[in-house]
Amino acid sequence: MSEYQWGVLGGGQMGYAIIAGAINAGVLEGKNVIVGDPFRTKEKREKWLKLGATCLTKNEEVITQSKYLLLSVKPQMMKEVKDVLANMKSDQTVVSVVAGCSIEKLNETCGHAKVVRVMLNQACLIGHGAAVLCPDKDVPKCDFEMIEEMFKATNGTVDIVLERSMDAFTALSGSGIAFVYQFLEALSDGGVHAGLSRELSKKVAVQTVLGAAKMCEETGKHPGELKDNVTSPSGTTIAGIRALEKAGFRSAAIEAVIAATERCKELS
Ligand SMILES: NC(=O)C1=CN([C@@H]2O[C@H](COP(=O)(O)OP(=O)(O)OC[C@H]3O[C@@H](n4cnc5c(N)ncnc54)[C@H](OP(=O)(O)O)[C@@H]3O)[C@@H](O)[C@H]2O)C=CC1
Ligand SMILES: O=C(O)[C@@H]1CCC=N1
Repeated sequence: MSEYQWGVLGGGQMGYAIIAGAINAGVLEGKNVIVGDPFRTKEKREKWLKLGATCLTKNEEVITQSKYLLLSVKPQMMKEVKDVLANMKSDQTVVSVVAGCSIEKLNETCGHAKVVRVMLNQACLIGHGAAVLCPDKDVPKCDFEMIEEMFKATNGTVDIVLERSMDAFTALSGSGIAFVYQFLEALSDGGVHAGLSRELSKKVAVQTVLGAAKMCEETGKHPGELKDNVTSPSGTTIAGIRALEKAGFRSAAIEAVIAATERCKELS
C-alpha cells in the first residue's frame, strides 16, 4: 500500500475513477490523497470526502504536498494549470492521463518533475480497466514500480508501450469503452423492440457482452472463430450478422477507432 501522498489535479470523471479504484483495490488510502479542483458542486467535493481525501481549491498546495501527481484535467485546461506545474521538483513524478499531451510537452510544463504518460478507461474504478503506461527515460525504477503496482491493481491488463502508440490506445481503451456502451444500449433497444422489458433486456445484453469478452479472454480464440461457432447454417445468427454487415457495423467500429485516434492527434 502506498504511504506516499498522491496529489490529483482535476477531480473529475477520470481522476476519481483512478483514485477510487485504487482505494477500492486496497493499494491506496484516502488519507494519502489530496485533490485540487474548483469543486464547483457540493456533490463532487462530497464524493471525494467520502473516500477520505483532502479537497483543496488551491492547486499550489496540492503540488507542494505531493510525491506523485495525477494530472487529470482536460487537455484544454492545461494552460490554466501550467504556472503551478512549472514549480514541480525533481523528486516528484507526474502521472498524466491527459489525452494527446506528449511526454515532451509534459517535460516542458512540469518543472523538474519526472513524467509517466498513462492511458486507460473508466473501468479502472472496478478493477477492469485496460491500461498502457509510457514512462520517460529518467523515471526512477522504484517510482515506476509503485505506479505500475497501482495501475495493476485497478486494471485487467497493464502494458508498457511506446509513446507513438498512445493516440491509438486513447481511442481503443479510453474512448473504446464508450463505443461498447453504445453497442450495449443498441443491443438492449433491439430486445425492447422484440418485446422484452427494458430491465430484462439490458440485464441480458450486459451479460451477453460480458460473456463474449470472457470467452475471448479465457479461450484465447479469435473472435471470428467464436462467432463461427455460434452461427448455424440458415439460422438466426447469420440473419442478424447479415443485417449488421448491411449496415456497415464492423466498418463503423473501425472508423470510430480511427476517428478517435485522429482527434487525439489534433488535441496534441
Ligand atoms: N473521461 C474518460 O473516460 C477519460 C479521460 N481521460 C483524460 O482525463 C482527463 C480528464 O477527463 P475527464 O475526467 O473526463 O474530465 P472532467 O471534466 O470530468 O475532469 C476534469 C476536472 O478538472 C477540473 N478543473 C477545471 N479547471 C481546473 C483547474 N484549473 N485546476 C484543477 N482542476 C480543474 C474540472 O472542474 P469543472 O468541471 O468544475 O471545470 C473537472 O472536475 C482528460 O485530459 C482526458 O483526456 C483519459 C482517459 C479516459
Ligand atoms: O473523450 C475524451 O477525449 C477522453 C479521452 C479518452 C476518453 N475520454
